[in-house]
Amino acid sequence: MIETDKLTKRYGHLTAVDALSIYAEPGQVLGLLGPNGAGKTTAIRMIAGFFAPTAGTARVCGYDVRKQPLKAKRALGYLPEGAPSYGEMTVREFLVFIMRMRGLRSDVGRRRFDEVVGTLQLEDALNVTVDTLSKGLRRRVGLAQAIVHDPPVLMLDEPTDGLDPNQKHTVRQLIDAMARERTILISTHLLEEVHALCNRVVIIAGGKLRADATPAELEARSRYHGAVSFSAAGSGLSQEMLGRLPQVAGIEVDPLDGRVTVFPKPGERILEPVESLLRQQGLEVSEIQLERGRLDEVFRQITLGTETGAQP
Ligand SMILES: Nc1ncnc2c1ncn2[C@@H]1O[C@H](COP(=O)(O)OP(=O)(O)OP(=O)(O)O)[C@@H](O)[C@H]1O
Repeated sequence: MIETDKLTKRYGHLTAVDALSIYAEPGQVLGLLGPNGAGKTTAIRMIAGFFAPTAGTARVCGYDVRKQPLKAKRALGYLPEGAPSYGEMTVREFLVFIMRMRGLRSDVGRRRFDEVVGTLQLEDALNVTVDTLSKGLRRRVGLAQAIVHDPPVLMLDEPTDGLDPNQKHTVRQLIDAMARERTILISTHLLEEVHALCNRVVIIAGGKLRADATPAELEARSRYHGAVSFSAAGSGLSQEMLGRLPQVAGIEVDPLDGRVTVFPKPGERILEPVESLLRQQGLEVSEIQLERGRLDEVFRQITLGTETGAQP
């Protein structure tokens, strides 16, 4: 598991991470979200033991990362932002070096090496120097070094950054498969990644915790939660009638594609009355959809006006 208690990092007058307390347990993929400069990387580096906190504590599998750094590091696989270091080594040399550093026995090491190289499709890159790899391959090598010792806790900073859609899919499947027995924290800008991977989300902004919830709970905060949207040619008259339904709070029409969104009053369910009115009107409706809510809108609500140092 990962646990932080009032974790804080100050740079002079700037509080980059401000009394952050988060918790993630095995089976969880916790998404760490926040706008640029929110403090995500600083928080992750403190949990990984790379930076000393100004105050507060971080634990990995119960080990305090300052007091028991070796035990904490052994339990952790960490994919930092950007490219792996030791860029002058070949991929093979780099992975063997990492396995030795982490104290893997040679028989276990050989098996893990083959597994990880196969899973991340690195066979053709083994004799290539890390610095000369494409961005996507470098990211996969970074992931390989994070998982090669089969750690119970993984922290991945922007894991699919720089990958093409096929590679993104492969890496997400890999994370999903690893998640069952492990604790995984991923930092991401991509809200689609939250849907694809995370069962819990922490949003930070200005260094502070702003939300800690499941994706569905966050979606329920969106004004689109429970709205019904549809496309239909010549729906002008029906829109007026929909607006008069007692459960309906308002209607919006997308100026670009003409898609109509009908918003419910608080606590009302409107799919059935909207569908039945449209049926009565005999409209050819395509793609009628009950909206779960939009994470991008909730993310904006939560984070706007919360630049570093600002008060909530
Ligand atoms: N070494 C440093 N010295 C001074 N300020 C720093 C240092 N490192 C980070 N900061 C500041 O701390 C704040 C948090 O930065 P951090 O990189 O943790 O944010 P982030 O959420 O990871 O951003 P991004 O999404 O852009 O990577 C920012 O205002 C940043 O400028």
